[in-house]
Amino acid sequence: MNRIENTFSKLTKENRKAFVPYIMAGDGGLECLVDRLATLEKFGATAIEVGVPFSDPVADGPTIQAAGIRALATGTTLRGIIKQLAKARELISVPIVLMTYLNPIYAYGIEEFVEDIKEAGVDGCIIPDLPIEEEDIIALRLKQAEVELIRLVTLTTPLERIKMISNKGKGFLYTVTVKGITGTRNEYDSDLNQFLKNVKEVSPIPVLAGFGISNGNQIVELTKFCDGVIVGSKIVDLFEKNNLEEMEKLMSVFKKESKLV
Ligand SMILES: O=P(O)(O)OC[C@@H](O)[C@@H](O)c1c[nH]c2ccccc12
Repeated sequence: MNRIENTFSKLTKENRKAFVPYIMAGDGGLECLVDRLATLEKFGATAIEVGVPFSDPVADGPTIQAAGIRALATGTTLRGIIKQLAKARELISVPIVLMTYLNPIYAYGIEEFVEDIKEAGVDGCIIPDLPIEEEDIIALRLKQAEVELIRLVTLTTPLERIKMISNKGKGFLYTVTVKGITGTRNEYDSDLNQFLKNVKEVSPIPVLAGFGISNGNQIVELTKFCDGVIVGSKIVDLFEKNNLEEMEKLMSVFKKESKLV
């Protein structure tokens, strides 16, 4: 069983929700990646999404774009990231999900990429610009390597298609909660809760909500209708400000003694 499947089946049994932080690899210099991953594990991350900086990040808002530019400016490469992840794997046990656009994988070589991330102990991969209809170019290889392809659905994906997509994988389903790009926001579509409920009904795998989530109240509200959250821009911002105290508080949202932030 893959580490992601394992982690989520345990979570479901214990009736707990997932908190998956996103981090931009190479922001602050690639040498601090291992340390930051260890911090996120210590703060209770269920799994960690590690972003690969890319020059044309079509799904990203200003915070993550800026983090990507900073990371590229320090000379971060996909090869360098994978080396650091191999080091991290010796220290941390939470699942690692690599998030990259397709282009850097192409440039690396698909076969070699899958081999190397497997070897480094990466457990899953998110490729946001890879549509299901095209996924065969990499999906089978990932499957053979037991690296889960984490697929995305959005508010505009028809339910039939969500059913089909969620039946393909064994990891979790990434449900995009906005019609737009990454970045914190204060309000959601009024039909979001119902949408999450519908997705939960058809999906055989855990349903995680991501995009625009930045505070405890939002997280408590949303997880009434799904199995957990993914928080990107807010975590990136708190690392940049080196505000680990607030990060720890935010990530304690599911602990009984937590005070919402
Ligand atoms: O930053 P936000 O709004 O909290 O959204 C999560 C997100 O950052 C992370 O999952 C992510 C970053 N870049 C992406 C591109 C596509 C899909 C997902 C992502």
